[in-house]
Amino acid sequence: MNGPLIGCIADDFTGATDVAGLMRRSGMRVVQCFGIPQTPSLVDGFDAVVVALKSRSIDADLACQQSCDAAKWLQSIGTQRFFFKYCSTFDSTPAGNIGPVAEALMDCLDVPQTIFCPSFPENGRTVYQGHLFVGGSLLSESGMQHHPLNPMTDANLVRVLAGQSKQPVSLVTAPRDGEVSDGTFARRLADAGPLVITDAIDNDDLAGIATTVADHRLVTGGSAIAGFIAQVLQDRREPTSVTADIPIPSNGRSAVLAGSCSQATQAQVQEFVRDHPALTLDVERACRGEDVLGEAKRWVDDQSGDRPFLISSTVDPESLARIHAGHGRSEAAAVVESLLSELGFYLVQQGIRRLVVAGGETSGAIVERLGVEAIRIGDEIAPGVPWTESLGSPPIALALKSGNFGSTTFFRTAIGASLADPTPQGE
Ligand SMILES: Nc1ncnc2c1ncn2[C@@H]1O[C@H](COP(=O)(O)OP(=O)(O)O)[C@@H](O)[C@H]1O
Ligand SMILES: O=C(O)[C@@H](O)C(=O)COP(=O)(O)O
Repeated sequence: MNGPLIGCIADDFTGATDVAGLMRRSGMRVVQCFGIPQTPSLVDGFDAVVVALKSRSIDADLACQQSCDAAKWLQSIGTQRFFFKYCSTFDSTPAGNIGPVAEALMDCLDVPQTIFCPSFPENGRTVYQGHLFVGGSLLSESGMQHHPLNPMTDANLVRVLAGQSKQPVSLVTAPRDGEVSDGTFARRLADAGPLVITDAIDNDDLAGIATTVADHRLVTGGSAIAGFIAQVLQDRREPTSVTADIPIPSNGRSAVLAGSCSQATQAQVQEFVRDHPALTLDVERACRGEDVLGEAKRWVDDQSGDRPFLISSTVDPESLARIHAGHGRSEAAAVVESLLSELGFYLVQQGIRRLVVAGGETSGAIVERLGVEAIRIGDEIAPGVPWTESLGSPPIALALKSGNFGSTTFFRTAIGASLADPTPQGE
């Protein structure tokens, strides 16, 4: 059977789009499915298949089960190489799910060893002597120590992974000059234990590691190493089998839905609303049962012409803390996800065909409400955030952005708007 060159299992939806986008850089045709697709023929003809799960913060046993089911489905379509994608900030807790899922996949794919390579230098994530840095800071001092679901209070990945795994964890430093070509790096890896954290501080390190592990049956990490593995696999193919560009339609009205409260998304919202119509959802009123959805729909109806607009629930940390104290963290999140997903559905009903979504959970809620089964991957807007298009009718262009990704002008860049486009608000 001619299966895909590589099959990925990703632990969240925007993380999946991130790895899909990085592999797409190599020229591979990449498809992303939300869970195991009901219509398997959707993935026919693609070089890389990404199964997006929402398994990052669920019970570890369930995450293992879902990941192994995805691996078995990928095997059933002829996949030989597998990649387990998790966050480049190694988002996990002592209960998992990175260690347990990796070990479950090793069991189910009969693999004795795998590497763990979260490094994503382009987005400031590097690993040195087993310690994960975000920008210039240790992971544990980067803000990630305050993450609501998986606070990362230790930057030592050997210790973090050991705390959530059954088998021993070792560290392999990045390949030095000549160590890839003369096989020394491969021998260093082979001599390491079953679970190996690999240092990588730049793309040269990642390229060397990818050359060595491209034919390993199971590799785990962030999106960057998967991108380099894809490049190794593409470089081996006949030029004619390397795919041409897959354009994502640029026509159709655009809207931005932001449900992330990350620092990056807050800055992106503030930047975009300077000269675009924008609605901030009143989450406290929505939590009290008031008809914020109906009001938002009427606001959408009032927007004129083809002008892009933004709807967000994004608030600063103080307001978020107040909402959590008053209404409960998960209860408020559920209200917001329901509001934004219903609005996403309404926007598509109203003819909007290009949606930019900020936030992993938010993207999950919207994609599920739209009933999207799979998307094909186009060019990146920013590292780790490609334009995609839903496979189904009508095709919808979707940009699903991890909360922390993208520069301040991300929304503007995504929809192709210039700074003064078209008329500053209030004029
Ligand atoms: N104003 C708000 N009050 C309470 N919860 C909110 C608010 N805005 C967003 N949320 C919730 O915060 C979570 C943000 O997570 P997510 O969408 O994954 O973003 P990120 O990628 O930044 O983690 C979602 O569950 C969302 O519903
Ligand atoms: O690897 C990464 O950093 C991202 O792909 C990712 O997984 C980010 O997570 P969310 O911001 O929670 O979507």
